[in-house]
This record gives sequence, C-alpha cells and structure tokens, in this order.
Amino acid sequence: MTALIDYVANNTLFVISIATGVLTWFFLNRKPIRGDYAVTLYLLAFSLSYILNRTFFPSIISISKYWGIHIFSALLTTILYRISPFHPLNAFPGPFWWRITNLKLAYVSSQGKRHLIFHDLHQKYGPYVRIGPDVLSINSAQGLQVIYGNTHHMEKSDAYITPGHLDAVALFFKQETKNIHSRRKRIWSAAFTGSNVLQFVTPLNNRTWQLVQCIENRKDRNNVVDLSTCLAHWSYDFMGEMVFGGATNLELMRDGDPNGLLDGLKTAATALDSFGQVPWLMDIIWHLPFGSSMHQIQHRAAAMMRKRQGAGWKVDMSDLASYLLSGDPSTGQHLPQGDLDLDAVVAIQGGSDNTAIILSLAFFYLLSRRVTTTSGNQTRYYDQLYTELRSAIPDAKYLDINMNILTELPILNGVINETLRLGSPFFLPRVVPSGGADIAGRFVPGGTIVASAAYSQQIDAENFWPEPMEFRPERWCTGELGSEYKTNRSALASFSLGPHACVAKSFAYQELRFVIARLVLALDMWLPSSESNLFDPKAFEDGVVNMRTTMLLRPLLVCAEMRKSEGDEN
Ligand code: HEM
Repeated sequence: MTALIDYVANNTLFVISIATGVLTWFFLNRKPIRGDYAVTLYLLAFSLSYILNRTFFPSIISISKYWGIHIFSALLTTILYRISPFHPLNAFPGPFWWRITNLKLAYVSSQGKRHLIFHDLHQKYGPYVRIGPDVLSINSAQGLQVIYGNTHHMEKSDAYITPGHLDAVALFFKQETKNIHSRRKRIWSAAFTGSNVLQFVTPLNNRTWQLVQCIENRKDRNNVVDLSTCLAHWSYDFMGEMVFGGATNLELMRDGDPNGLLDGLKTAATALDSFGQVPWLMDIIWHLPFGSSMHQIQHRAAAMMRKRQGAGWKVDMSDLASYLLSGDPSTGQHLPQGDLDLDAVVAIQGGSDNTAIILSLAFFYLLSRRVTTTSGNQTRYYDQLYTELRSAIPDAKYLDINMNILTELPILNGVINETLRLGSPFFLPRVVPSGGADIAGRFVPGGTIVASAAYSQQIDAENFWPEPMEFRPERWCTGELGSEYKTNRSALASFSLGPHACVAKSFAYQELRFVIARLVLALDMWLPSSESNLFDPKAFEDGVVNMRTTMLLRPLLVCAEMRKSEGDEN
C-alpha cells in the first residue's frame, strides 16, 4: 500500500512539475515579471513546500527533486521555443548561443568591445543579426533613421528601466508614456537652448583656464602629465557648476579624486549598460553588493541636489538645477523630490563623462597620428589646428567671447566629428511598436528590440571614404579628400537622433570646441618618445573600452609646455 501511494504521489508530482514548468514559460513569455519578485516568490514557494513535505510526507517525497524538474522544464521549454521555427525572429540569422539567452549580450557588453564583435557578426551574417532571443542589431544608415527618428517613435527597451524600479521620473530612463518623457525633456531643453546657454560660458571659460593651470601643476619634471585624468577632473568640476551652481563640495582639479568618485560613476554606468540588457538580472543585482556602485551614485547625486536646494546656497546664474526646481511650466507643478534626485544622477553622468572621454580621444588622435596620405604627404593636425586657431583668434584672451567663431573653423570641427565618428560606438536599444515596422526593407515584428550597429555605420566605406578606419578630420571639409570622397553626415549617431536624442548636443559641441581651442592655443603638447617607454599608443588604443560610458584602461600621458605668448595672457 505504501509503495502504491509512493508511486502515485511521485508520478503525479513529476507530471505537475513538468506542466508547471511549461506554464511558467507560457506566462513569462507573454508578461515578464521582475527578477527580484520572481526570486522571492520561488524562495517562498520552495520553503513552504519544503516545510509541508517534512511535516506530512517526510519519507516518500523528495521535494527538492521536483523543484529541480520544474525549473529544468521551464528552462528547456524556453530554450526550445527560442530556437524553434515558431519564434518570430527565427528567419533572422545569428550565432546559436545568442539566440538562447541575453546573458551572452550582457557578458559581451561588460567586456567593452561589443561594437567590434557586432561588426564581425555583421560581416558574417549581413545587415540583420539576431543578438538575443528578441534582439536584432541592424547595420543600415536607412535603418538608423527608422529606429531612432520621429516616424515610429520607438520607445526605449527595458534596459532603460530605472535600476530598483524607483518610483521617480528622470530624463534618459524609460518612462511609462511618451508624454511624460517629452514634458521632462522640455524642462531640460530650456537650459540648453537660445540665449539661456550663454549662462554657461563664464564658468566654462574659468574652469578651462583652471584646467590649463591644473595641467601645468601636475606635470612632472619631464613635462609629462596624465591628460585624461586632468580632463575627467575638469569635466566633473565644470558639470558641478553647470548643474548645481557649484553645490557639490568637490574640487577635483584642485584636490584630486581621493574617494574614487569618477570610478564609481563609470562602474555604475557599466553595470547599467551590461546587466540592463537582462532586466530580470538587473533587478536581482540591485539588491546585491555588486549593485552598490549604483546606490552610491544615487546617494551622492541626491546629496548634491539637497545642498543646491538648501536655503543657504546662492547661485548667480541659471544652472540646470534652477530649471528643474522651477518645475513643469506646462502644469505649473513642482517636481517631486524623488524626480529631482534621479534627474541629478542623469545630469552628473551626462554632463561630465562623454565630454571628458571625447576630449581625451581627440587629443590622442591629434598627437598620435602623423597620417601618411596616398600621395605620401604627411599631415600634422595639431599644428594645422594651432595655425587655424591662431589666425581666427589672434588675441587668444578673447576666446571666451568668440564662441561663434569656433563654429566656423573647418579643422577644429573636423577633429571633433572625426573623434566622435571613431570614438562613440554606442548601443541604444529600442522596441518595435506592436504591428511591426519595415526597417531598411525588411519587416521586423512588433515587440522586437532593435539597435543600430552605430560603430559599423560610422566606419562603413559606403558612408565614409577614403580610409574609413583612419582619423582624417579633412573628410568633414568639402572636397578636401578629392572628388570621390564620401562623408554621410546622417550616419554619425554619436548624439542619437529623434525624440530621445541628446538634450545637450549643441552645447556639448560648444564645450568640445572651446576646450580643444583653449588647450591648443595655450599649450604645446606631444606624446612622450617611444624610447622613454612611458606611453604606447597601440596599448592605449587597445585599452579604450566602451560600455556606453567609455573607459580608458591606460591613461593618456602627454608632454605639455605652456606657449610663451598665451601663458602671459591668463
Ligand atoms: C560629447 C558629449 C556627449 C555625447 C557624445 C552624448 C551622447 C548622448 C547620446 C548618444 C544620448 C542618447 C542615449 C540613449 O538613447 O541611450 C544622449 C542622451 C542624453 N544626454 Fe548626452 N551626450 C553628450 C553630452 C551631454 C551633456 C553635456 C549633457 C548635459 C547634462 C547630456 C545629457 C543627456 C541627457 C539628459 C540625455 C537623455 C535624453 C533623453 O532621454 O531624451 N549629454 N547623449
């Protein structure tokens, strides 16, 4: 009798475990749930069933075994579905393991060479590559416009959900509706448009002179200085003024960064960009020690915002915080404190990180490339740029009031665009609306996550010719590279485009122009000689890794010397 009960109970549980596994796949495939909720639910259910089992059937049933069968059944069904002909993306080519799980995409994202790996995949599989169970990378200039442009208004994927699902709205993160996003964007945009942006010129000028001084002060006796760290500290100090009217308590150019604030920012951005590709995993990591970098940045940003709001803090300019604190002009309502704190996180990261990296890369390209052209001529862009700046601004101390002149300078702007082209390989996933969309001539089903292969587009010979892999600022000046040249400006996606494009794009260009111009006018710079073994350009380039934020695994060490005529003018 006992044997019969044992037989029936175990077989019934076996069937139930398999069936509930299949049902779990069925429901999660339609409506994914938060990873932390799922883990909690499973732990509770397991504990309860374990206690019941120990109490009532201690000898005949091994409950852990059936939980194992249930999980195995759910996983197997999920995998079989993803590789089956019934999956809507089955017709799209791609490597086998990437079709099964987004964990591969998350891992590749965390390694920093995602854009190169995607590029290889596109070479092998063509313009559409399935890089996740529901994710496509699309390598097409036309596709870029469809994915990010206004026509379809494709929303951001779940990779943009606020970590921890905070009950707050901030620009950049995914919003429930496009109206919420556009209302918040209007508040931000006000700070960066029209004459309002001129507010930032004085702090920009002051901080950039301080940067020149910081480089001078940090030089060793052989004139060698870590330029990338100086630029990172400059960008953080300037952001502190632009966003919080100086209410940050930090002066990195003066004091350095003993608490590793910048590393913390980078780690948080990397975590967001890699684990964000697997939203359920991000939900779990948020509660683990590994997620602490994201918590720390949040606390620091909130502390800066609170200090800026404090009655004792006076600002004599309209910083970005003053627009956020004034609230939403369309409703007349003030933003909740949670929104202000979260927008502060976005402002700190957005306002400092990308600018510093693009500047470091621009100086690396300028100083490392003595380009041999097909005719055998050698071009030294740093000197050409100095000559261009010198003739446009004979008296360098007037640079601060001559921002508009910089917009017209071909080499300066070519240097910036060329650095952005080679140095901003972003991966920005969006969701195809229900009903699907035609992307570059092929129908993509609704709900698919799509991202443009930005880097591949930016080095594609169809868009940039000749020498698409080379740093050639003159390709941005009409006719400089011969009549056959191609420069497809719309293929440069460094600031994205459409409704979610960078809110500060034109100001970022102004910043980049201004800092490059100020440094080139004030300092003669060159790379340490190869005999000194201090700096290896190839190793530096290999150590540039991109996970939305770009990290430099090796610092940019340069030699710098104040130009006599300019130094006197400070
Ligand atoms: C060289 C400098 C910069 C580059 C290359 C850059 C690039 C970008 C890109 C590619 C996006 C789209 C991100 C996405 O969809 O995932 C973006 C968005 C954004 N950027 Fe920038 N950015 C720069 C400077 C700045 C500055 C100075 C700020 C000022 C605080 C800023 C604030 C933002 C914000 C708030 C968004 C979100 C916009 C939205 O969701 O509608 N960025 N940026």
